[in-house]
Amino acid sequence: MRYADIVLPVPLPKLFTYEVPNEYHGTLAAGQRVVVSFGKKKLLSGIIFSLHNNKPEAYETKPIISILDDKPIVTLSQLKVWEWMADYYQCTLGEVYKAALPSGLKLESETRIFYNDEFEAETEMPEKTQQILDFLAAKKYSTISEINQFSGLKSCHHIIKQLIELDAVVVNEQLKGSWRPKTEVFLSLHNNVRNENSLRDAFDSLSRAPKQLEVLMLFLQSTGGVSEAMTGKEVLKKELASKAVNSSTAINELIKKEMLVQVKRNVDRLLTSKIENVQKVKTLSPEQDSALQETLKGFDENLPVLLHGVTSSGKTEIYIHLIDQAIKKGQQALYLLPEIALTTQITNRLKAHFGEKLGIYHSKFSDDQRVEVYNNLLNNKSYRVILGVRSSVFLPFSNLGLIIIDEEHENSFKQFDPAPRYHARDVALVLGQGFKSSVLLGTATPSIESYYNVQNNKYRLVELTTRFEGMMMPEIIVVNTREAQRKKMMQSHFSPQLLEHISEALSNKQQVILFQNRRGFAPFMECMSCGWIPKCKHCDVSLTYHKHIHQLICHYCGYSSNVHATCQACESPTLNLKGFGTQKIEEEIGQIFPDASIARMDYDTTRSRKGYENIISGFEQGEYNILVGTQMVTKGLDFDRVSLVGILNADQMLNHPDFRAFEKSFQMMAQVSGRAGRKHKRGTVIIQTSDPEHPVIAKVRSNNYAAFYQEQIEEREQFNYPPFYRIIHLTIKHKNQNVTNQAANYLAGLLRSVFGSRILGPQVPPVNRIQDHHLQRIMIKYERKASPSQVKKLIRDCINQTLANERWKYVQIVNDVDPL
Ligand SMILES: Nc1ncnc2c1ncn2[C@@H]1O[C@H](COP(=O)(O)OP(=O)(O)OP(=O)(O)O)[C@@H](O)[C@H]1O
Ligand SMILES: [Zn+2]
Repeated sequence: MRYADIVLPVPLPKLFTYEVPNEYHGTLAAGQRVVVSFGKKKLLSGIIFSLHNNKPEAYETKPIISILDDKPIVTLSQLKVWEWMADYYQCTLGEVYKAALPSGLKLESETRIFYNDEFEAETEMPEKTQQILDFLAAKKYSTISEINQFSGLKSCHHIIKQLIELDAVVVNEQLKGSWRPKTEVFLSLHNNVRNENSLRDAFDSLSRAPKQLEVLMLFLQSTGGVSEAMTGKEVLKKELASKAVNSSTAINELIKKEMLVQVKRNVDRLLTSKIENVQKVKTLSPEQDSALQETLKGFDENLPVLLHGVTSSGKTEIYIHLIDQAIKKGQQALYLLPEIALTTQITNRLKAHFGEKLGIYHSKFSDDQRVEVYNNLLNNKSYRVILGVRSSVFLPFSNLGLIIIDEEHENSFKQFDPAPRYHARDVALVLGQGFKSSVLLGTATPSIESYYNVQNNKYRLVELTTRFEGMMMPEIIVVNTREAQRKKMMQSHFSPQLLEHISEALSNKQQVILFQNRRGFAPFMECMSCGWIPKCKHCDVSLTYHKHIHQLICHYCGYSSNVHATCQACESPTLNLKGFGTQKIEEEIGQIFPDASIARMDYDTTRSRKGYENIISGFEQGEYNILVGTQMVTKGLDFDRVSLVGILNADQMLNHPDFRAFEKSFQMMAQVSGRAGRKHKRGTVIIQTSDPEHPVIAKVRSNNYAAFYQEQIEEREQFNYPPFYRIIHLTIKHKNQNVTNQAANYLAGLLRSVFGSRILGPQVPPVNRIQDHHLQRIMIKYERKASPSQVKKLIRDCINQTLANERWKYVQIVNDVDPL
């Protein structure tokens, strides 16, 4: 008997084994999708992980019900990465599978299947298929499990899969995209009439059908003439139809009479904007060129390279050269970015050089666009370079020669929720090992971890110390807000120096970026009489005031509440807004500079892909004078006319209670400063702080990364933090606070008996209740030289022992490896 271990989309620690029915012996392979029954009557689609002859001892196996693919849709190298991730990040393969594939490829029983109104069947369908389609047409959409019920089939997966391929139905969020239709119908001359005699006969036979004759003539015209038509040249059906009124019937008659044939064809909708004039890559400056050569040397030594280049030194141009070389060698390249906000500009820069070879992959694209990119790579079609955010490490590469991790220091490479809580930079390094790819990490502000790897000869360092064309780094002015406040010189949140520089920039027709790392209008409201602060009902956080909707919103769970006129505690009418967010800055700066046009870029204004594009291209084209934004405006963006950057409140970042706070603050300030004065003229940066002597600010000012690193690394060593130690967070969650606390104490006790003082906590995390669950956190800090897999196994044992306890059966324990 043959058996298959199947990855299922359920959080089970182990893979389940199923029997391979006889008829499939020898035809199955790892990576194919199958349908199996699970539990009492659930049907699931899963991925074959491996095939073997070992009958499991603990349970009776069931057979695989059906097979969805005739060839694998997940490659062996992908499965290897999945396995590594599940092990390293302590999650299940099922969780990795869920994260790795776009919905259109998963078909889970709760997956919603939508009827496609535009669908026209070309051939008759089998009865069952037609029944299901009619059912969907009537209901508009349904889930796989409902369709199973309706059809009386044990599993409808294979029919749904066919219907998806026919484009008769679409899955889930696919409807979100506005890119339909994705198939087009083409007409060509039928083989029967592809010679002069039979074509003449055809014309004769149409003498009493003038409309059809007219359409056939129009068709021949559209192909460019009879001889072109004879070669089988195609015309778009809808284009032909548009050339004469009421022509559809005539067209269909011509098809029936076997004078025309129609084919339906997928048009790759990501390619619709064809780039005709692909530009040659830019010539590198001597300094850039030597950085490129150094990089290649590092690749030759099989080491990842850390490209540490100051902002606007032209790192992106070096990446483009490397991608160009990889493509010329017939390899694929992956260009990873931490955030969608960045993809807009980089997309344009890459498209100019790589045209149709560029594929883009991120969550602001609809699911079917993602499926298209996935399939394009799987079938080794046009894409040679993929630009994407963290989930693009899951794509089915076959010949990945180059990986670029841009802004490698960025936190947003790490996924927080749900599992797998992976860091895309680290996964990319593993991916690169599998393919023996060259890996380049690029940034103006390396993470402490990566720079430490350089010091330890794990990475090779390449430096670019000057800006392109010798532009000077911006002048940094530190403004003491405490003093300005004391002298009553602050105008709301702006110091006189900042306002002066803004007004100068505006009158010079230059642009300004104002950075405030908080969205919304005001972070919270407070009663001036009793100190009461409105908080979220479900989370232990204060609500943020959003002005446009005049509502208080929880940034953790989205809960919103009306704004009350009086305090809910003491009933005094003395509720006041405290603090400030991007929305408030936008409003206030608009009042001070009424003639300036202002854009705001934060989570709230960038819900859609167009949201980003409009703001960024509007700012690029000078529609706006001032851009107010959160960390989204800090990195990677390349604008020509920004002469001034204002950091409104550096203290907020510096005072964050976290061992990485200084690192993050340095990076954020250096990055946002880097947006100033990139072309033409030296820029200015104004940092507002109540602590101008702060050592981190001093290092941002002198642009002294090395000194900053030195200080940080010593501290990390002294206090046993990464990179010297590794950290794992366990978060214990339950609706009942006592249960949470007891389980956390018990687990911490178990862990202490194994790890001793390496265990810290349990402690309530900074936000101790989220969505009605009470939280406790245990931190495990262990030496870098200890074996991570051994440590994780011991932790798992302790967790299992805790959860085995009847009282804590419903406690959730979330494992976060290398938390940020
Ligand atoms: N060799 C070159 N030829 C022409 N233009 C260049 C060249 N190198 C850089 N530039 C231009 O200089 C600007 C800054 O370069 P780029 O955006 O690549 O810098 P970067 O190092 O990636 O910056 P950041 O770290 O801020 O993202 C861009 O507009 C870029 O097109
Ligand atoms: Zn909440």
